[in-house]
Amino acid sequence: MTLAIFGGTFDPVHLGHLSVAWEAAELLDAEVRLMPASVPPHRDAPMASAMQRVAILRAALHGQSRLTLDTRELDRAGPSYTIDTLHELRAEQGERPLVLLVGADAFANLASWHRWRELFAVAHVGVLSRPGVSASLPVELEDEVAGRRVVDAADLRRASAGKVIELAVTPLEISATRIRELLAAGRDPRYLLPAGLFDEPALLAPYRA
Ligand SMILES: Nc1ncnc2c1ncn2[C@@H]1O[C@H](COP(=O)(O)OP(=O)(O)OP(=O)(O)O)[C@@H](O)[C@H]1O
Ligand SMILES: O=C(O)c1ccc[n+]([C@@H]2O[C@H](COP(=O)([O-])O)[C@@H](O)[C@H]2O)c1
Repeated sequence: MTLAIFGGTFDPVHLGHLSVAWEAAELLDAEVRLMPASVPPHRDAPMASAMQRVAILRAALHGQSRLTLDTRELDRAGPSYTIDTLHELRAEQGERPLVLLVGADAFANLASWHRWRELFAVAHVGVLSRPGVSASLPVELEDEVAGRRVVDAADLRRASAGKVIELAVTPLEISATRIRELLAAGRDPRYLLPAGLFDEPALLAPYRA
C-alpha cells in the first residue's frame, strides 16, 4: 500500500486537515500519516508546544485507524526540513511508493523549501485543493512539475517517487489561524474541530486567552 505523509504545524489540527487527509487516503488507496513539525521552517513558532499539539492530534485521531500519527520530526533538533524526513522514510520503506501531501497554498511555496528539487527524487507529491488558493504556480515550480503531472492515482503506484497529482478534495474553508482567533476570544469552534477535543478542556487550554 502507498504511504502518504501529511506534514503540518497542526496548531491545532482541525476538521479541514482531517477531512482532506481522509479523502486523500481514499483517493490514493494509501495509509496516511499526519506528521507534526517540531520547528516548522518558514513561519513563526507555534502557539502550542510540540507535546500539546501531539496530545490534540492523538485525541483527534482516536476511533479510526486509517489516519495515523508519525512523530519522527519531534525527535530531531533544528528546523523540520521535509527533505530530511523523506530521506529517513525512504531508507525505511525501500521502494514503497511515498506521497508527500501538501495543501495547495503550501505547494505554491514549494520552491522556497530546503533542497526542494530533491523532494521529487524521494517522493511523489499530492496537492490537496484548498478554497481561495489559485492553481497558478511560480514559473520555476511549474517548469519543474510540468512533466511530472499525472491524473490517475494508479500511476503513483507504478513508481516510488517523482510524480505530481492534484487531489480534488471537498473544499473546507477552515484554518488553524481562525481557530486560534476564536479560542482566544473565548468562543467554542465546536464544528470546526473534532468533537472529542471539547471533552478534555486541558487540550485546548494553550489557545485560550
Ligand atoms: N482546509 C484545508 N484544506 C486543504 N488543505 C489544508 C487545509 N488546512 C490546512 N491544509 C494544509 O495542511 C497542511 C498543514 O497546514 P497547517 O498546519 O499550517 O494548517 P493551517 O490551517 O494552514 O494553519 P495556519 O492557519 O496556522 O497557517 C498544509 O499543507 C496546508 O496547506
Ligand atoms: O522543508 C522545508 O523547507 C519546508 C518549508 C516549509 C514547510 N515545510 C513543511 O510543510 C508542512 C506544512 O507546513 P505549514 O507551515 O503549512 O504547517 C510541514 O510539514 C512543514 O515542515 C517544509
